[in-house]
Amino acid sequence: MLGLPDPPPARPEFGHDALVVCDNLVRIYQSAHVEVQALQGLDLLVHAGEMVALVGASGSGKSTLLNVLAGVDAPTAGRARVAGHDLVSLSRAEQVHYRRHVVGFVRQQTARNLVPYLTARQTVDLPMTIAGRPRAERRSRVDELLEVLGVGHCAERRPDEMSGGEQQRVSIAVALANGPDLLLADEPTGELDSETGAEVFAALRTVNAELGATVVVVTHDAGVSGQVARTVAIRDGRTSSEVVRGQADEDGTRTAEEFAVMDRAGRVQLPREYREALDLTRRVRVALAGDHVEIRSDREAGG
Ligand SMILES: Nc1ncnc2c1ncn2[C@@H]1O[C@H](COP(=O)(O)OP(=O)(O)OP(=O)(O)O)[C@@H](O)[C@H]1O
Repeated sequence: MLGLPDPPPARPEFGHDALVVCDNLVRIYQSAHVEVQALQGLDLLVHAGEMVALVGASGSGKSTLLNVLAGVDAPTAGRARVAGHDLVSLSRAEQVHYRRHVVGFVRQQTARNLVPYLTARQTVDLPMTIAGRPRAERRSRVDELLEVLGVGHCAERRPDEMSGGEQQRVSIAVALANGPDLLLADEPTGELDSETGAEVFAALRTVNAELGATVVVVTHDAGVSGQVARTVAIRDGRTSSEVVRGQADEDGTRTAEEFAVMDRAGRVQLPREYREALDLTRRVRVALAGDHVEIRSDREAGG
């Protein structure tokens, strides 16, 4: 009989050292006649300083997850924590503080990120004024952010005097104004052509690398998601797989390895092509084989 390895020592709490912890997160939308399970027990950890791209088919739950992390929507069940803030039990007052100081949010529609009659400088200044920060500090922060994002030349322009890409880069500056722990971006390049979208995505990578901002960005664009160190795929309201990329070589190529995500109950989603290749259906044989686990069809010899 095959001996089992020794059990590991007692483990610390799930995600104890992570900035973002989603643990078995559930969000059910309920209306008079229908119930939609937008998040169905989603687990996700993001560490401080990381940049993570979220990808997935339309309706897989990406925006729902971002809205929960942004503190604008509350989960139905499970645990969500960002920088020590428990998002399941935020009071009204805590919610205001959380949205003002802990997270920054960039939306797809540039018009929802900016104010039509304010210049870039005034818009980036606004969240800091509301937070009561001194004038001199605000001024140097505005200059620094617009400079890092390559839109210093837009400081005195209103949105209709900027290109779509410039507007989104100013939107990133607005979201970062109060130095949030986490920057969230929901398809920030969705309304832009691919070249301008790549520039905006590069700006997100810059704020991650140069300002140390932790970034979670939803994108449909496989080209841009391939530029980040970690891409998490969401399927049917759960994280299903992750691609982790190494540092770029001198010629710009990066190694990439794809992992299936295992939840805390040990459930793993097998890729559809594997299931189809071996005609794996409802039941499979699972065996511990030294340093790996085998999964076989239940129709093999001996079955
Ligand atoms: N307010 C709502 N009321 C009812 N159902 C909703 C609501 N918001 C989202 N849903 C449903 O929840 C599921 C997940 O939606 P969500 O917007 O999170 O997906 P998504 O992955 O962001 O999609 P897309 O890429 O199209 O933006 C979908 O089935 C959607 O129809």
